[in-house]
Amino acid sequence: MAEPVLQISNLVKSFGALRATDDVTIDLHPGEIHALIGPNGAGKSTLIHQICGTHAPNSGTIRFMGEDITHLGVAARARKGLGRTFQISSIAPEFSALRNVMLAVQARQGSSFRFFRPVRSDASLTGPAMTALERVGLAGRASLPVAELSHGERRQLEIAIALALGSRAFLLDEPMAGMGPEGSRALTSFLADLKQEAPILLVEHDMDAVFALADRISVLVYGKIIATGTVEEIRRDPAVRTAYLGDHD
Ligand SMILES: Nc1ncnc2c1ncn2[C@@H]1O[C@H](COP(=O)(O)OP(=O)(O)OP(=O)(O)O)[C@@H](O)[C@H]1O
Repeated sequence: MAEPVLQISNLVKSFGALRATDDVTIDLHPGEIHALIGPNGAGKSTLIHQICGTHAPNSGTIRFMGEDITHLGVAARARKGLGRTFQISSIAPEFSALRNVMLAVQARQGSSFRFFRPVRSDASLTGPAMTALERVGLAGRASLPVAELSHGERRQLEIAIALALGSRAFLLDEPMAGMGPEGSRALTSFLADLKQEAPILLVEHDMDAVFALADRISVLVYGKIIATGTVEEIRRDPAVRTAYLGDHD
């Protein structure tokens, strides 16, 4: 099998007496969607925070594209192509969707030497930005201020920004949250396509989406991974059914 893009080994994160991440080992291979599921408070967000660099683990390692990134900051990880999407706050709401993606293209190109050029008029930015917007189905909304986009459209915009930044892996934290059935269906089909570009670690409560999309699933309970396997293996796993899935099929 190909080398994992992301390899998390024996990660531990405690908050006082609580081990929110308890010796977690999990990896992400090229071309796959690996879903991380578990009950509320299981530690999914805490794990994502450590992968993107907003929380420092107490012990364990995180390797990305073969490099130990355990002690790198958020910006350094993002520059390497490890980006958490759906941080809505990172979008500038007064700017258009297009301009937000152009800023991401500019960041990827390394902005220092073009610092004084107006972003709005630069075709080397608008072209790739429009391509990213087309890929997520937002080209028709490109000129609208982000404040006028729906919740679902903002999530599509986040993916466009991640594409424009050249992400080598996507960390998606509940992308379906707040979406209607139609939006969820559209996003499901888009993510199935997106994983070919870069693998996806997906935290998601919508089990229909998880079962439709995941190549592998890991189940987190009280900070520990209790099982990792294919959709069928996870559905059949007695420990998973007891701890979490009993009422989902
Ligand atoms: N900054 C913090 N300080 C103290 N405890 C925390 C902190 N962040 C999370 N926790 C605790 O760590 C545990 C794991 O929380 P986390 O938010 O990672 O779970 P989750 O699986 O993402 O939950 P949900 O599905 O509800 O989003 C919980 O018991 C939570 O209360």
